[in-house]
Parts: sequence; C-alpha cells; structure tokens
Amino acid sequence: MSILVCGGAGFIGSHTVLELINRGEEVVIVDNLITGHKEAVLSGKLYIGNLCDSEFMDKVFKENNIEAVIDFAAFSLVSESVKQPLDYYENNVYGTLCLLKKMKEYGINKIVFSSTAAIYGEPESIPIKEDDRTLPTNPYGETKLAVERMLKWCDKAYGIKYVALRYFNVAGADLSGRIGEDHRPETHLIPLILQVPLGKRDKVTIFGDDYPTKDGTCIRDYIHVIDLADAHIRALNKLRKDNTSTIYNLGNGEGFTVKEVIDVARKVTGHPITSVVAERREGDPAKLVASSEKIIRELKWIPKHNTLEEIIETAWNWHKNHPNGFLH
Ligand SMILES: NC(=O)c1ccc[n+]([C@@H]2O[C@H](COP(=O)([O-])OP(=O)(O)OC[C@H]3O[C@@H](n4cnc5c(N)ncnc54)[C@H](O)[C@@H]3O)[C@@H](O)[C@H]2O)c1
Ligand SMILES: O=c1ccn([C@@H]2O[C@H](COP(=O)(O)OP(=O)(O)O[C@H]3O[C@H](CO)[C@@H](O)[C@H](O)[C@H]3O)[C@@H](O)[C@H]2O)c(=O)[nH]1
Repeated sequence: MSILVCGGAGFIGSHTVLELINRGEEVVIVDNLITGHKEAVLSGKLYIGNLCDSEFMDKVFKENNIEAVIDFAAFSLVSESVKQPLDYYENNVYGTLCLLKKMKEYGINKIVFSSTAAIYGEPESIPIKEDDRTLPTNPYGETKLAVERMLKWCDKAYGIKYVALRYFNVAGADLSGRIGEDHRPETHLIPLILQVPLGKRDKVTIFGDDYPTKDGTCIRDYIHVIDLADAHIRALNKLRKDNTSTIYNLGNGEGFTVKEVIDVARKVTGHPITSVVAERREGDPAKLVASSEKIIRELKWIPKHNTLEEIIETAWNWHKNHPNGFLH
C-alpha cells in the first residue's frame, strides 16, 4: 500500500518523501507545483494537479492503493495571508475539505496534517503547549486552526483519524545537499539571510527591533526539516498502531532572536552579512517557542539536528551549491 503525500514537491514535503522512501514506504505524490518544484521529487510517483480537481483525485485514488495521507499542500506565508485572506481560506480550508471528501469516499481513514505555531497567536506563556489558548493573529493561522477543527469533526462523524503537527519555524536542508528550500518569492528569514553571502542581495532587513524581547527582535524556534520529516513518519506509525487522533507541537524548545540568527549565519558563512532595521511586519507575534515534550514522551521523537549552527550549515550547503534553487 502507498502513502499519499499532498504537497510533496514543496520544501517540507519533498524532504519527507525522501525519508519515507529511505524507510521502505511506497509513495505517491500529488502537487500542483504552485509553490513546489518537480525537481524536488527525487523518488516516488508524482501526479501534477490540484487537490480540488475531483476527476484528477479520482484517478490518483483509483490507480493506487492508498493507505494513509500526509498533507502539506497549503499556502503558508503570514504576510501574504494578511493581504489575501480569501486565497488562503480557499486553498487551505477548501483544499483540505476536498481532500477529506475524497478520503471519505475511498474509505481512507488516516491523515497527518501540517499545522502551525501560527494558530497560537500571541502566546500567554512560553514554552507553548498543545492545550494553550489558540487565537491566531493572521488569516494563515486561522485557516490552519479551521482545518484542525474540521479534522476533529470528521473523526467523530466518519472515523478519519488524524495527527495534526503544529510546526514552529522549519529550516535546514537534506544532509547530502540534493534538495533544499526554494520558495518564490522567498520570505523566510534563514534563506533570505543566506542570499547576502550568495551575492543575491546586499543586506537583510530586520522587521522591527521594538518587540518585548532581549534585543527587541522577534524570537522564533527553528527546527531542522529532517527532524520534522522523522516526526511525520512517527505520527504515521502512531496512527497505524493505535488509530487515535491527536495534536503535537514540533520545535526545539529554544528561541532565537532575528539578530541571533543573523550572527550564527555570519559565523557559518564567514561573511559579514549587513543588516538594517525596518518597520514591524504585520501579523508577526513577538515570541514563539514550542514545548515538544508531548511528542518526545509519546512518540520518542528526538531531534538530532537541533543546533542553529547545523540548521544554517545544511541550508548554506544547499544554497551555495544551488544558487538558483531548482532552476539550472
Ligand atoms: N515552512 C515552515 O516554516 C512551516 C511552518 C509551519 C507549518 N508549515 C506548513 O507546512 C506545509 C508545507 O510547507 P512548505 O514550507 O514545505 O511549503 P511549500 O510551499 O514549499 O509546499 C507546499 C506544497 O503544496 C503544493 N500545493 C499547494 N496548494 C496545493 C493544491 N491546492 N493542490 C496541490 N498541491 C498544492 C505546492 O505546490 C507546494 O509544493 C504547509 O502546509 C505549511 O503551512 C510550514
Ligand atoms: O526578511 C526578514 C524575514 C523575516 N524576519 C523575521 O524573522 C522571523 C521569522 O520569519 P519567517 O521566516 O518569515 O517565519 P514566520 O513568519 O515566523 O513563519 C514561519 O513559521 C511559522 C510557524 O512559527 C509557520 O506557520 C509559517 O508557515 C512559516 O512561514 C519573524 O519574526 C520575521 O519578522 C525578518 O526580520 N526579516
């Protein structure tokens, strides 16, 4: 039987596909390449199309014996979501709704879903636990919370079991340097910083230095994409084993300010990396740091590449060898 990976040509999806294949799983990938790259799919059977194209999805489900779904397919940029909320509701909420309808139709009852730290909004306390208040400060977080709620009701009504993984900030790249992060436009901090030593921009902009943090810049919890891929496989195996739904945070439990991330990138690349401070970016909470205690305890997940140095080193290894990303 196969695992259907929706959004498997994207950054996190493509790394998870590799990890699934390494563990001997059969993998089918659905991606419309709106932000993904077919070159990022090194293995598995790729179908190019939209989750909401009913005939296309029928073909995928009929041609393959699907056991479970891992769903990465979404729009995921906080600032874009503030400007284009309807696009986010359409692709993220309606898109997952279409997928769940197909799962129901074909009797598939296991899904691992990409949720996000953005569902918490401004946290009441740090580190953030799964049962803390959820009050998103942007439409992106709202759409992911709406899907989590939809999953809960689909479990109750149709017995579709889910694990929602609320990731914090994902970065890094495949350790052998074959694939990495290539978002267009790029908005994520670490790849943007690395564009300076690559000669693609002359400076990095710090969005706000008047937050209530130690140096005034936002704090985030960075997790390596390989550790995240491993968590997906553990979540899948949990569904296979006990067939119950749950939610897990995924981060390293340590926060770094934007300025600290730039400093580590300076050390890793040996480049001075010029930075300038600008206005705050709309929708950004000051501080997001995960408690991943629940997944560590229940699924024995242990992040193996958890230093910011290693996260940035592997990202740098990918970017310096692929300065144009997946475009040659
Ligand atoms: N990158 C992060 O730091 C981060 C953090 C928390 C959560 N997430 C979530 O993880 C998931 C993956 O993030 P990513 O950084 O790999 O993003 P990505 O944009 O690289 O990957 C998403 C993939 O889904 C595909 N896709 C989007 N809509 C689709 C549709 N309707 N039909 C078919 N394919 C579609 C895209 O083409 C792309 O390949 C997203 O759901 C995102 O919200 C990401
Ligand atoms: O040029 C830049 C880009 C970002 N930042 C700051 O760096 C931090 C991290 O920003 P970014 O890398 O864009 O990630 P987030 O906005 O924190 O969002 C990521 O992390 C969330 C979970 O925490 C996920 O839900 C999102 O999908 C994912 O994009 C934020 O404080 C930004 O304000 C800058 O100062 N300058």
